[in-house]
Amino acid sequence: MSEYIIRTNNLNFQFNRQRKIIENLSLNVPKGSIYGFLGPNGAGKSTTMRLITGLINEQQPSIELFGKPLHQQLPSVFSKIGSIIETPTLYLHLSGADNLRIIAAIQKIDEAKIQEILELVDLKKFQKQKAKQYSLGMKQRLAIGMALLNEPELLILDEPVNGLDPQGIVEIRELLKRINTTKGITIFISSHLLAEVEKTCTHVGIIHQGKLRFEGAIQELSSVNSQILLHISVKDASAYLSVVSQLYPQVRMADAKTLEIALNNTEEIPLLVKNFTENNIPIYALIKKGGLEDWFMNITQKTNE
Ligand SMILES: Nc1ncnc2c1ncn2[C@@H]1O[C@H](COP(=O)(O)OP(=O)(O)OP(=O)(O)O)[C@@H](O)[C@H]1O
Repeated sequence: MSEYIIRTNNLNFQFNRQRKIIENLSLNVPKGSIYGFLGPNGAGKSTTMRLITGLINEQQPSIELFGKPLHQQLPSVFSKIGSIIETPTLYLHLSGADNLRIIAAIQKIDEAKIQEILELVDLKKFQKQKAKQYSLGMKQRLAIGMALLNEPELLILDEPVNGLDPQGIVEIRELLKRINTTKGITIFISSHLLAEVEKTCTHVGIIHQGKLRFEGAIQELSSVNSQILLHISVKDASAYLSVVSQLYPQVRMADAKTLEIALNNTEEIPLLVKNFTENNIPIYALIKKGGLEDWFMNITQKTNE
């Protein structure tokens, strides 16, 4: 059986009596994974992360960290966790290295470790530069470095790429993968971007309105939801229906000028275009519906069922 670093067992939470913010949420974050906690704004990601890191107290014991109930290991368990939940606090008038030294002094960590972290987060060259001169991505990498100083087994980051430019996003993505593979640290990150989670994570949990909508390895996400619907604009749908149905028995007429065909995945589109061309059926437009993005939009846009 896999070992889990974070587990929640029917976690519930409400700030007031009117509304449950987290509802029967059962997460399973495997050891060694990069787990993407995905959901739109207001879904309950930050609240869950704040509960896991003890910034707010759970209302019934439902959180397990490193295989044991959280409430039985307070506060010592937090020495095994590095986290950035709220905006990271940096001393902007100090250099990158000095920001790390302040944390290191409190935790009695030596200079060698600071240099190792600067190397890891790719700030060695800029270590003497003041943090206020850093780009947002560099500040984020410095903050991640600060969270790594005490050699945590688990790193928890709330929306680590929020607000970064494309280059900054790639750098954080690569850094997280490096931390995960070279240090074996389990990483739990939140995001509202499906594409980002797909690129960075090994596992995903999708939350909407406080409830878990999907959980699994990233490959499962794409295989379960790869089916797409193609809407193909043609001059006269009824005229072509019988020819097309020989190749695609699942074809139907969406309207007088549109054929609709379900395909298993987008890889099948080029062959479809070739088949139409070979059968002298001009295509005026192709519209792809369904697929992972539509599915994600669908499950995260529905309001209270
Ligand atoms: N201190 C609070 N008191 C009352 N309601 C709160 C409080 N903090 C958050 N909420 C509400 O809880 C819900 C979940 O918020 P949360 O911040 O966990 O969502 P999120 O998924 O992290 O989204 P975002 O990315 O926008 O922060 C929201 O409806 C929010 O308004």
